Amino acid sequence: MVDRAAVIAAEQQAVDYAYTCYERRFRENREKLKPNQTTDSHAGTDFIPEAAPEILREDDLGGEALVVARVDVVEDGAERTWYIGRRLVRDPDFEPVVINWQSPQAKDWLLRPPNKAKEITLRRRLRCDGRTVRDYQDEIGTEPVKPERLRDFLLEDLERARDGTMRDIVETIQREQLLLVSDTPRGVMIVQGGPGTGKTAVGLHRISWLLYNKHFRTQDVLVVGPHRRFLTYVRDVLPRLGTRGVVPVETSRLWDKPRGSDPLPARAVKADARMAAVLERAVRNLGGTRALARIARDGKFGFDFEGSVISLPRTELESLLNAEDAPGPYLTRRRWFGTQVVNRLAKAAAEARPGRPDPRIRARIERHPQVARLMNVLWPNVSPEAVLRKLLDDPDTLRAAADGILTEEEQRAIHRPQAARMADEPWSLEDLICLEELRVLISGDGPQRYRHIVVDEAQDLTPMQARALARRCPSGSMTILGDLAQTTGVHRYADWAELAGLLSGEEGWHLEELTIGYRVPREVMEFARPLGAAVSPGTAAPRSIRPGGDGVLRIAAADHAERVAEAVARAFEILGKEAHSRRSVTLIVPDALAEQTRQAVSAVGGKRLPLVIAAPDAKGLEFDHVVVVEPAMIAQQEPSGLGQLYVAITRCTQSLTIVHADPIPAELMPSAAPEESAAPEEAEEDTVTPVPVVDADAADQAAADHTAGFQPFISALEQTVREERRCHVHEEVRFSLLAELHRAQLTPVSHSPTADILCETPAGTVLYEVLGKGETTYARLREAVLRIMEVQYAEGQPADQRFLVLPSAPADPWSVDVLSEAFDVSVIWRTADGWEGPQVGIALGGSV
Ligand SMILES: Nc1ncnc2c1ncn2[C@@H]1O[C@H](COP(=O)(O)OP(=O)(O)OP(=O)(O)O)[C@@H](O)[C@H]1O
Repeated sequence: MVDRAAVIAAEQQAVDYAYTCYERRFRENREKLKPNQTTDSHAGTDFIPEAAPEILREDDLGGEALVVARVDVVEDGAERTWYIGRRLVRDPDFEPVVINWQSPQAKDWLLRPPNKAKEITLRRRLRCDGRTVRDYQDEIGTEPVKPERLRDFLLEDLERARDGTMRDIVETIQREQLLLVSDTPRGVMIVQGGPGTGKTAVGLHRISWLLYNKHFRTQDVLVVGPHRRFLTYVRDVLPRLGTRGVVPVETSRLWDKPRGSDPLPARAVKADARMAAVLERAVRNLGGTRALARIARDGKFGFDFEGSVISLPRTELESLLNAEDAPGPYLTRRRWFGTQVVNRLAKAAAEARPGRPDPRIRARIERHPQVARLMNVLWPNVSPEAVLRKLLDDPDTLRAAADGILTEEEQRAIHRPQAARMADEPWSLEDLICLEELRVLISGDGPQRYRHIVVDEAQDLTPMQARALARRCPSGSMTILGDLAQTTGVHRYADWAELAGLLSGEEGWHLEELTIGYRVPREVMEFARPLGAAVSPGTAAPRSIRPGGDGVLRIAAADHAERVAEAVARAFEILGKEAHSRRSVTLIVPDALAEQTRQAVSAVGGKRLPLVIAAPDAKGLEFDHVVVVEPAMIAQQEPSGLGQLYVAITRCTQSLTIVHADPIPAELMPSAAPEESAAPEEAEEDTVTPVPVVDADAADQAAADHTAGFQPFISALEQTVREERRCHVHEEVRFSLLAELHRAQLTPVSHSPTADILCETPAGTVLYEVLGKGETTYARLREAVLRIMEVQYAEGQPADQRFLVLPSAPADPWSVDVLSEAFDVSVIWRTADGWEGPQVGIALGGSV
């Protein structure tokens, strides 16, 4: 029988020694820095060991324990003891006393499953209050505890009151979390996890991990999140992990301060990735061949130059304008075009006046007002602001850029008469993101670049924001944290592939999942599950490890006049029961009831008041007890009420109370809702039938087994599809067809990462594979047929009809019949007036 007290006493000695060394280093460094070196940071860092900035702060552990684990390892035949903690600590001989949790060695030891850890003779988790060892658990050792008991440390940790103070999770970090924290930074890692699965915590520890292991320098990493909790978390907790200098940014702050805001329909359109195609075409529509008639009336452009007429044939100008291969952004191509025009005119001028060459003739032609006019008409010098202003203001300009990409209704939604002066334009956040996109198209000036980006609550990024982030990180190295079921933004992603397609670069992306819930009690999570599924059908809710108990979930009905008073009374009642704890109580309310609830809380008054939070502001927050008022009203809030409601009911660590007068939304209580049609007369408590707990483990495992083998194939396919979608002609054809299908009152799906378009039509499910510029030969079509077969395989079921969609008529006309007979794949192509092809009627939504 192990004498636990003796073990704790021995560990206490080791921990004391670690603190002695830790503090000695502070003392010594302080001495070394005296008297004037403290002011010279360079002199200081020359001789100070790593983590130099922390030497001047003795309290930077913020009261957290220095030592969290012990590992005994057999090295070269001898057993050696190591301690793992929040800092690297050395003894006076520079031998390590504590190694850092971020070090690869510590990671290896901490992650090793007991059956694969031959050289590890002991792995012991220490439970310390600061410098006092309180308890320990052996994961590997002579008397290993059962895994369930190892949870005790974690549960004890989770039981701490949520009083707003944020902590790291170094002591209790779980294997599935540490694996993600320490994953390679190549490509985009998407971490999907339900409420309270530790995504934010993982993101924070990952930043620390990446910087400690010198994958990046602090200034290479951009950390963005939409809410203050994450920003505060990063700012407050990272330094306690020894990671300094990371300045997180609120997502919207990546752009200037907006001067206005758009109504929701306009926001939705401007935030959509199709807007990028509209902007691209708007820039291409500037000047160009359509303006030629104005400048070259009689088949040529000419003017009197110093006594002789010089000219350029219209056909030549036309071919220069159409030289699509001229590289670079709009203004670079403008310069190229200008140079070509001036060269040709200079040659014409020289030919008109034979004799000695005149070296300055080019410069004089360049400055000639007629040349300036030509440039302004054919290739005007524009600013992003001018382009966007005209696009939004002028329906004709917008139509020319958006036809086939945005519906007429969508075009109307973003129409906005221009302000009297450019300086008065009420640029919204969405406009500012469009302006960034235009700036890149026009001048090539992009925003500051980073080598790694971390995004929290990424499900709320709009597609245009995602494009903007990808622009900031050309290497495509990102950590993306989010939960599709908690979407509250204007754009809802059907799956992560859609967002990943916008973010990722050459290194691709991979999806990881956190499946264990650490915040929300089991009963509450089960209650929330159907709502999460309604918001994002493909997303699994986490399995909560937090045991609930009596009173964890209460649903109280009240009449309309009383609902706020009832909710406030319940919040105070809970506060009363928690009078001797630091546990927090918060009312989460619909926007329309926020003021009334605040007043009701103030009217009751007292030393401790419950917090009142409007549902849209609850994202990312966590409280002990939560009272949610009138879920039906929250569910109806724009832009994504059900997402807001799911967030609201998954904030608590101890209990959830729901107070309602309107029926509870059917998505939340699928079976109970119909009975709740009438608001009861007086407050009464409903009984809640618990939802059966599904065996999430088995289901997750089966799904994982199924997809594991496919992953490389799917990734390669997605990569090819992404590349194809970079071709403007491809996208123009794709969006034209989409518009056609919408016109036929169908609902095509365009966001699949593998299928260009899928559409349910009267002829059944139709799969369209779009081809790009010049892809009309038989050889190319044959390859595309193979792609169609692969896409069908990836989508999991064959389509009823398959179409290749070409930008123009096939180069080998016989190929159409061959493909139809040999492979059962039809071909349609775009013409000047619409579409053609033997089965065009079916392709555009007709029946067989
Ligand atoms: N391994 C762990 N040990 C102790 N606490 C943990 C652990 N993992 C997560 N937690 C705690 O669980 C709570 C939820 O974590 P976090 O806020 O990171 O989750 P989330 O997935 O970002 O949630 P949401 O999506 O709802 O914002 C936090 O209090 C966090 O400290």
